[in-house]
Amino acid sequence: MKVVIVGAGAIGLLIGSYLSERNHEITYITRSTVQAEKLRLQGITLIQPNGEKVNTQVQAFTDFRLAPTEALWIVAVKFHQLTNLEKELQSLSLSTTLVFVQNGLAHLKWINRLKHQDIYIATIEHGAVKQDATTVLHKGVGLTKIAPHIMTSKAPIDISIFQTSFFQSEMVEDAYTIVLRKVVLNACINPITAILQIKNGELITNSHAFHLMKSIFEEILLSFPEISQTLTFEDVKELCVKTSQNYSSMLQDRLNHRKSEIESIVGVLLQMAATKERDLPLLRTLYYLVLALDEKGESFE
Ligand SMILES: NC(=O)C1=CN([C@@H]2O[C@H](COP(=O)(O)OP(=O)(O)OC[C@H]3O[C@@H](n4cnc5c(N)ncnc54)[C@H](OP(=O)(O)O)[C@@H]3O)[C@@H](O)[C@H]2O)C=CC1
Ligand SMILES: CC(C)(CO)C(=O)C(=O)O
Repeated sequence: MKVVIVGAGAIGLLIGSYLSERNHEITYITRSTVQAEKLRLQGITLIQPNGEKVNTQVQAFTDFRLAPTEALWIVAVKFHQLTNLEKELQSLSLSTTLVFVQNGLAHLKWINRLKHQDIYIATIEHGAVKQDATTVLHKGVGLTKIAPHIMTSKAPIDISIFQTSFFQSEMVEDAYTIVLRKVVLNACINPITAILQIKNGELITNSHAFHLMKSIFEEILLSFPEISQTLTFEDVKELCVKTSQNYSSMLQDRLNHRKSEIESIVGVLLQMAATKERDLPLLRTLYYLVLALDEKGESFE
């Protein structure tokens, strides 16, 4: 099957490497011509959790028009980078199936501006770090959940394409439920790791970081009790353990002087709590700390 991945960052490279194990033809849309050229020449190098290196040949372009439209398109950019892609995504045939993999909640509303017949949402519980333009380190194995957000063509995507050695996936019914679960996981993990500059595993081994993470979880649950149906604190701990060697995507943004996803992860949760006249003071403090770090950052796109 032909698969196009928009965004050759940590997650885009990880997904492309694993999908190609099943002989899918992978094409990347990158922002820079330099990265596209490197990907075409060198392919992707994936360093698996067992240390094994796997190289995959791929196509890569900066121009959407050079990629196949009769393909599954996976959009693997950050939420705030979607705006720049709106025109190109709108220009794709309405029968092109799209999959969005962003953390946070903001993309659910944004996606509604697209008119495509089939749009899926995926939540990814892997840890991945982009080492250079063509190399990705797989830093923690988790489950990928995929759910239809808009499905009108009656031809669901074949989930087996997302099942490979270290990349297991399951199809679920409700996109909002999985995205809400994932946003709470990220709200517990990402801001603390970004502020303290620690790996996910240190949220368990550092007693004070652990206490803070647990308090954040309990605070969120007080305002959103429905979350307890899909997420327990044991799940939060388990994700920290499974991705213990990973630098959260928010910490990677900080280390690379990139804008963080604090608005689409924590900002949206704070707004949702406000509509119920609830406040999340601990989480709000972390929100302002990450915003302050963002403002201090040297360069943003
Ligand atoms: N990393 C992780 O462990 C995890 C990340 N996630 C989520 O996955 C999503 C992607 O994150 P991640 O891969 O880490 O982020 P990265 O910043 O590593 O990757 C984003 C990529 O998108 C590219 N991009 C941005 N704008 C465009 C554009 N207009 N056209 C083409 N490419 C573009 C960037 O290019 P350039 O390099 O040129 O800026 C970059 O390569 C985020 O929502 C994140 O929260 C979810 C689970 C785990
Ligand atoms: C799964 C996890 C927590 C991996 O670090 C992540 O989603 C992120 O870093 O954004």
